Amino acid sequence: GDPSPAGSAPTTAPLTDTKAFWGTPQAAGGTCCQTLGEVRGNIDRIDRQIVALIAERGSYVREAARFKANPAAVEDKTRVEQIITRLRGLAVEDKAPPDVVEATYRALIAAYTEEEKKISAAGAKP
Ligand SMILES: C=C(O[C@@H]1C=C(C(=O)O)C=C[C@H]1O)C(=O)O
Repeated sequence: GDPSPAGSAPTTAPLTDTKAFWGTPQAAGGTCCQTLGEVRGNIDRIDRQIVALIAERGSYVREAARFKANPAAVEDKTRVEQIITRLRGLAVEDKAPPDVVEATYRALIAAYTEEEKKISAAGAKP
């Protein structure tokens, strides 16, 4: 019968199995990738690592709360600017876009700092 009736999956190859339209592999030292599926598998692998690292970083931010006298002492703008300056330099070294790294970290740090303030409020009892 009709291999692709209306409302069913197409019989054309999924996007993930298609070959590149142009160019040669540029990732992993020129060894990847041959398919969009391979590209996405690697992105998913890296994202898993990033989430684990965000979680681990958070564990230390929460730890920092124990060294602050009260919630008002949690935010340290000087330290934040030091972090951003260092990370922009690392981004240049690694050929990552510095503005993306900065925006990502400003969002992360803002959220972490709010969490740390809550932990400080709960933990710093007289
Ligand atoms: C973790 C700390 O507390 C806050 C959170 C920071 C962060 O997420 O890196 C940096 C400075 C502070 O605003 C710290 O003081 O080191």
